[in-house]
Amino acid sequence: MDSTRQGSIYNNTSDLQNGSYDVLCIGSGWAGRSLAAKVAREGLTALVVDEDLIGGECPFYACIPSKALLRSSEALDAAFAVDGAKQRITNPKVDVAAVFQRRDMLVSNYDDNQVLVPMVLKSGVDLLRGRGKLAGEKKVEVTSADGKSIILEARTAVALCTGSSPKIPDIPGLAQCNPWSPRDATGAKHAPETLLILGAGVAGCEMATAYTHFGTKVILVGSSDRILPKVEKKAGDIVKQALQNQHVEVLPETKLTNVERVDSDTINVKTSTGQSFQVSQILVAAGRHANTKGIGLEAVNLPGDGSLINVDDSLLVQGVPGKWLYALGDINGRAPLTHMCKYHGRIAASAILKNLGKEAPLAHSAAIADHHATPSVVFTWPQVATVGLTQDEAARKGIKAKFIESSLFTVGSLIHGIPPDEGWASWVIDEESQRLLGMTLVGRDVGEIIHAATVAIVGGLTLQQLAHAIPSFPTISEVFLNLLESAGF
Ligand SMILES: Cc1cc2nc3c(=O)[nH]c(=O)nc-3n(C[C@H](O)[C@H](O)[C@H](O)COP(=O)(O)OP(=O)(O)OC[C@H]3O[C@@H](n4cnc5c(N)ncnc54)[C@H](O)[C@@H]3O)c2cc1C
Ligand SMILES: NC(=O)c1ccc[n+]([C@@H]2O[C@H](COP(=O)([O-])OP(=O)(O)OC[C@H]3O[C@@H](n4cnc5c(N)ncnc54)[C@H](O)[C@@H]3O)[C@@H](O)[C@H]2O)c1
Repeated sequence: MDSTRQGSIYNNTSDLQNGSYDVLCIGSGWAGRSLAAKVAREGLTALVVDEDLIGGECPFYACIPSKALLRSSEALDAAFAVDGAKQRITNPKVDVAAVFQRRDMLVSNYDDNQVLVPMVLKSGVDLLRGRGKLAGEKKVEVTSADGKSIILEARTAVALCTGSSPKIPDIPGLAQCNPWSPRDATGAKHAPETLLILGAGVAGCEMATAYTHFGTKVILVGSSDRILPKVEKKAGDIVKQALQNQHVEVLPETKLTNVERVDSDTINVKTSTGQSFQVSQILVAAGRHANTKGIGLEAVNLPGDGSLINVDDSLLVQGVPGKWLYALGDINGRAPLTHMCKYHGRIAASAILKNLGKEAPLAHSAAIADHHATPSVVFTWPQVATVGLTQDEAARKGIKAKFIESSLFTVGSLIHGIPPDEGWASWVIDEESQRLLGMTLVGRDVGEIIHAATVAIVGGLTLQQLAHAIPSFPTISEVFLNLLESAGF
């Protein structure tokens, strides 16, 4: 196959002309379609199967709409922070209807034919709409909307890329009250009067930020003693205070004990701390389980019970002989983030090509970054940008590490309109080797500068080497100098 080939889309299994491909992917999220595009570029044939919109969660239901809901208030706030711009703002509140309209535009009005399908076809990959499941070694059964099924054969590999779904905690009355999932929150047509968010992790904190700026009264309930429990404690504390300043009621160490829908706009809620609330809607953002049910895992003697699929560093499914079954993206739980799904696509493509004795574009066909260099940005106000290990994670790995902190304040941050006392930065440094192991940044727009630390960690840079990596003046990146100074350089 030549790499400029245009793919074809089949809406039903009976339209398919060829039942045999080099690589078959179940799921068209970033994991599935990046793997398929990479192998197609190297001359293999690839088919991606999806039962929902082509593109998966990120472009329609997760990253893109959630960031769209956050951006307008953030832009307004940034202008509000700078005199000269501030005086021109006649209304400090966003136009919520216009925010939803912009969201609809950014998700192509939930029509995958506008951007996603053409993008995949352009990469030389074929698409089939339908539900896929494993049907034995290198076999995938697909059932399309017309009810007809077909068994497809993979000559080389099958990739399970079916993503994840929200967990609904077992709380009396919760499931019956028809709560919002993150999809409902990112796709809403209007802002509810009161929104109780269950789960103070990434999705919960981001949606709390978005909706409080739409004028919704938000109550954020988290079971752990801190919000954003996976980031450095201080970063979570700063975001908690910021959310409270933005009128969000934050309830850590709290669980819901009873939920009861009264009518279409009223839900009564009781908490483990004895509080009662009457809210218009509940959003459940309490983590996710892997989409492993009903995808035929029994055919390869694996449980299809919602647990994560165990893979090795080349993303080969463990316990299945023959090096043909891969699992990429959220389904393996290694780093459930869009950029890491894209990375998994590149890694698995390299592993597949290497197994075929072909030259692979990547030097490594092992997802080593999953273990020590995963970046992540929480798009709250302020943002929390992280990469690598936190101090707790370093300790759990038995690494003797030193923790260095500084303020975010630089001339660049001042010019940006960030108050001098806002923001924070930290490094985790390996005491022995002096290498950078982790970085956390808290502040406006810091998501744009964390990549410098990712490069430093992947490159194995030491403090001594970082001292020669000079950030430009006057930029927020000069926070790297603050940290160097705190480290004694
Ligand atoms: C609210 C929210 C916001 C987020 N924001 C960010 C962000 O800002 N940045 C970031 O990096 N990450 C973000 N994430 C995480 C990110 O969305 C996921 O990590 C990513 O989308 C997972 O991609 P995937 O390819 O593994 O699966 P998915 O994108 O979930 O794709 C799986 C696909 O498989 C299909 N499928 C499932 N079963 C079958 C079957 N049997 N047959 C056929 N098709 C099937 C589904 O229809 C779906 O299209 C966010 C998540 C949420 C919930
Ligand atoms: N900006 C981003 O990159 C971004 C944004 C949103 C989501 N995501 C990804 O999507 C995935 C899902 O996000 P999430 O926020 O749902 O998961 P999460 O694991 O980040 O947070 C879930 C939170 O819910 C809490 N929780 C669980 N059960 C609870 C209960 N019964 N009562 C109260 N609290 C409870 C947990 O303690 C945890 O803090 C994550 O992998 C996340 O990385 C990423």
